[in-house]
Amino acid sequence: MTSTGAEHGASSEVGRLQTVMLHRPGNELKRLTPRNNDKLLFDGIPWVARAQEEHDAFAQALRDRDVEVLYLTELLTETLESEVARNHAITSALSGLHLGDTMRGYLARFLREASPAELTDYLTAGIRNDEVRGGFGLVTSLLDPHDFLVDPLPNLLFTRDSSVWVQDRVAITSLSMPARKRETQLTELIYTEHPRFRGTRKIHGWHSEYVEGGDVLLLGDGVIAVGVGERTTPAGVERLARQVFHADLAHTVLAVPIAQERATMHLDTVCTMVDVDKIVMYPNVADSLTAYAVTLAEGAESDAELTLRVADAEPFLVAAAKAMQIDTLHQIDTGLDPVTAEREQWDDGNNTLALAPRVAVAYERNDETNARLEDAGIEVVRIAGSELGSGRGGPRCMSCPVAREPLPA
Ligand SMILES: NC(=O)NCCC[C@H](N)C(=O)O
Repeated sequence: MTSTGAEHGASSEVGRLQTVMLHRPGNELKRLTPRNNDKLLFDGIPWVARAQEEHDAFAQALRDRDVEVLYLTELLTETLESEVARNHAITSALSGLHLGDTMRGYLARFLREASPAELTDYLTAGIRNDEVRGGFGLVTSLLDPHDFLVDPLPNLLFTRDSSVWVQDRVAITSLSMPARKRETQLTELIYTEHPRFRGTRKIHGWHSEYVEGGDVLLLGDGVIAVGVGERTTPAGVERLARQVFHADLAHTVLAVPIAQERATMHLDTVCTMVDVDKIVMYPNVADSLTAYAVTLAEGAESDAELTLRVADAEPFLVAAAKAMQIDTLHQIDTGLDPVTAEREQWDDGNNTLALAPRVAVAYERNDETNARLEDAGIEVVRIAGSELGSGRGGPRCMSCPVAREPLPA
């Protein structure tokens, strides 16, 4: 089942969703405790069985709409059948650890003996000191039995952030928070070594300046908005712009400053596209959101040598409509009072996943936002998210579109 990757890709946020990559919550969530949840970027301790039920219902809602659901861990286990991929995965997982030679040597052997499925579990749920038998040395003795030797990755749930398809290429992102950095070792491995994706051309990379997928919105063919705030840096958006221009994947990148706060960690926490010319937006930022349009002034042999043109900041909706060459990008005004708006934004009311133009998945709990979306003619596919939401991410955050139908020209 080797492919060139040509059947994968996305050029908008709203073209009919054909294939999506999700991560069903697993053992990595069982690692969260009140002592580590802040560092691991969760706001609470989820009830894992219920989170799995909620996630299964989310996946089923997508399948009911003919969306092919791929699971990250299944892809990873299939990838790890290959000796090359296994060696690569083990080397990269161990390279960032400061555990000394005795423990590193022991862990290398321990991981090499694991089956592909076990290795997937170790790489995603992590390994605690008391879970390894052997390797007894100074490090084993002095670390707390419950310390992690390999950290768990509970935020794998948010597959949106660790890779983004732009046309027929996949951008391996560069995650800024220490708790998430290792995620892109796994997505890079899948897109490089899994037979389904072999041959897919890549851009960006985990070694590049910080760009997180939740900040990247494909507003329309050739127009990409990128939030710049707590996660994606100004240098990150510049690097991505250079790469998409060099590869001819876009003509305009809109750099959109957002507040550097947890509540607005990514652009998709304040706005998401629900139709070709409609965006749902957190009302408390709607009037102040701006964008700097970045275009190509002059080409060059390498992306680093391109000359970029940066326009003055304009209101986001104005800059977006200009770049998209439409009269108006309509903001769906949820019309909520600031307190209700703030509550529903926190619970990812604006973080919708479009399945097609005017059809979007949203958390059921955000009654008011969902009612306003329906008033605006959007079909809302409601899902439960009481447990899933404890990681502060909604349906868009929990999904990486791998293939969307192009929109009619
Ligand atoms: N695109 C998104 O907004 N993703 C949500 C990521 C939540 C995760 N707990 C994080 O803090 O990175």
